[in-house]
Amino acid sequence: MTDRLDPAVAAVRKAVRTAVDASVHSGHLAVAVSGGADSLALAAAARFVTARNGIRLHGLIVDHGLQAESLAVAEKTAGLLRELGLDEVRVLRVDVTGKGGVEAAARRARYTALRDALPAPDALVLLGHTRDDQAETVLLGLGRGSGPRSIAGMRPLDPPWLRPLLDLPRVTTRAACHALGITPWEDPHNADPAYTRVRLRAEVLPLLEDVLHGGVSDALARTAAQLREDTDALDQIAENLVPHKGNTLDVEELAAHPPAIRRRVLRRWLLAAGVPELTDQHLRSVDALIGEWRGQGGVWLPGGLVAERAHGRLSLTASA
Ligand SMILES: Nc1ncnc2c1ncn2[C@@H]1O[C@H](COP(=O)(O)OP(=O)(O)OP(=O)(O)O)[C@@H](O)[C@H]1O
Repeated sequence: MTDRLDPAVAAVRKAVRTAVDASVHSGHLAVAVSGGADSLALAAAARFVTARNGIRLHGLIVDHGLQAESLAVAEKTAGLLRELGLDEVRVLRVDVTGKGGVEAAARRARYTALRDALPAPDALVLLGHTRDDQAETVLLGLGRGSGPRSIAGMRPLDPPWLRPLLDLPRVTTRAACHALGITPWEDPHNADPAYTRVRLRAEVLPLLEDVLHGGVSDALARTAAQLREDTDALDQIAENLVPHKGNTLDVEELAAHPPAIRRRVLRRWLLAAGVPELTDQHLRSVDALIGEWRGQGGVWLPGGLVAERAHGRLSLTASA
């Protein structure tokens, strides 16, 4: 493997080194590897960086068991990681069950398995999301009318997750693998037009690039970063207004804030009280107790709680 002068390898290493230097304070680091180009380039760069500062690098591969060849892909990927010299490599077998589509269930199972496999309580897990993934997430969110939380995209650091490649395009990880002599696995899903994301990638983004004369992924990633700054600021303001757990809310005080703040306060208040799976509809109904008050009754919430307004205060009680 001759990689010293390759610019793609250098770019991936630089991104990983910057992220590791800024955020890794543990002697252990994990890297989640699907076998695709992004996470293999990430793992190779992480090995290079951690070898220099004595951090133990753990490779984690999730086998969702959804395709006949999934175990073989996982074992082959494990072999590649061992060749790269990772300190420990584990294949995590998960059962994909539960609500929603298979994709969503697989994602839930994957993140749970990765969290459970953390090599130390303060260890982080590197993920190989690139700038293109970020751009696709933002564009999908815009097209679906999602809220700012979705359009703000993925965070570079969201413990235990660390995403060093969010500023790099996918072509760089492919080029890095090529330069290192690593053959990535091509997920057949990535070519299946039945998936919205695949069509967005293959049809929509190239057209947008053409119409806008390039730079679209970079621009969408910038939009996400700006929105993150704004939403973080609003979140911080709301955070300071949330009463301690179990306390009621003063309606007049809340009504003085714009909806963007008010709903954030309500969301935090309800989540802290243990309301599971809070939907936007629930939040709007509780908010209506403030903004559209006409003496309506309580709002029934998941988890057996009811939000009620009485004597100028909002309270939560267990439903009978
Ligand atoms: N089977 C897997 N085993 C281990 N890590 C994985 C696996 N699949 C994905 N990952 C990690 O997640 C990163 C993103 O992968 P991918 O883009 O396929 O995820 P996704 O399906 O878009 O879901 P999400 O964006 O929510 O992670 C990969 O670069 C890799 O780090």
